[in-house]
Amino acid sequence: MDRFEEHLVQYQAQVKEDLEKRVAFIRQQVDGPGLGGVVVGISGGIDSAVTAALCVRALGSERVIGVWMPAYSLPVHEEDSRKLAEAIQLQLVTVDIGPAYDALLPAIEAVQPLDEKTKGNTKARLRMTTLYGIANQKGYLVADTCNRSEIYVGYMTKGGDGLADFNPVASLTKHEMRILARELGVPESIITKAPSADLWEGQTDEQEMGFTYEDLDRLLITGQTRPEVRERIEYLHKISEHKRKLMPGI
Ligand SMILES: Nc1ncnc2c1ncn2[C@@H]1O[C@H](COP(=O)(O)OP(=O)(O)OC[C@H]2O[C@@H]([n+]3cccc(C(=O)O)c3)[C@H](O)[C@@H]2O)[C@@H](O)[C@H]1O
Ligand SMILES: Nc1ncnc2c1ncn2[C@@H]1O[C@H](COP(=O)(O)OP(=O)(O)OP(=O)(O)O)[C@@H](O)[C@H]1O
Repeated sequence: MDRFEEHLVQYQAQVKEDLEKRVAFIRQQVDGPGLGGVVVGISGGIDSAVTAALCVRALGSERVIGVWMPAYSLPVHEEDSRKLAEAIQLQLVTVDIGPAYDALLPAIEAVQPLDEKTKGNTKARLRMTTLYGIANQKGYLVADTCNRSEIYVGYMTKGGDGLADFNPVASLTKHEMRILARELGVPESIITKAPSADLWEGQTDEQEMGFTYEDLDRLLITGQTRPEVRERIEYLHKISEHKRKLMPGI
């Protein structure tokens, strides 16, 4: 067993303790004047599943709203979102952002045509607007679902899934997320499907990033990875610094 594998075995051994630490953190975040609960965008993927499951453990089903936004998503993700809701007793509501996106896109494109990535980012920012619409009105917080691996390379949409009020999974790599997901009873179909932001058809995280989550997580956990991908990972880390900081101001 190498150092990376040993680390994962160790994490597995202490996963129950880690889960309780994250539950306590969520309770602390929501323990403020005028705050009632949490809103989470549910995509059918593992990151939002783990985040929602932790929030339900911390606050109970009554105080957590999962929001499924079907526009341009695949049926498999809808099915997984429903399976998740049943497995973890999550209140799941649906908001169709399709008509809003369809109206907004031509208005923006009258100024400048958008490529597929920018269109995907625009959908992600409409999802953020939706989650804040619900949270604002109820005195709830929006939970961030970005894991440590994604945050390191800036693999999130600025002002979209990269914008929220607190993050209960920020220190977990993708590999640790899978271990915690099993502990939380997240359905296996969600844990094993290829990670994708689904910003366009056929997109997978690993194909777009140009390296695998194993390459990235090995670097984060052991400081070592395949030499041919290290440079790209560090390049993406450097150019995404602005996403991990508050905006500069004077
Ligand atoms: N140096 C700098 N200082 C300050 N701001 C800077 C900047 N460089 C760009 N910016 C700003 O940031 C913008 C670019 O950032 P952004 O809009 O995020 O766009 P960008 O980083 O180009 O794209 C987002 C990436 O995240 C991926 N993603 C999105 C959503 C979910 C997931 C997931 O798997 O969970 C992944 C997506 O596939 C794509 O690769 C620029 O338009 C500019 O406004
Ligand atoms: N169709 C959707 N409905 C609701 N929320 C969504 C939807 N798509 C994305 N989101 C929100 O944006 C976040 C990032 O999306 P993305 O699909 O990249 O990640 P994920 O599904 O959680 O995990 P993975 O990276 O493993 O696919 C999600 O965690 C979720 O909170």
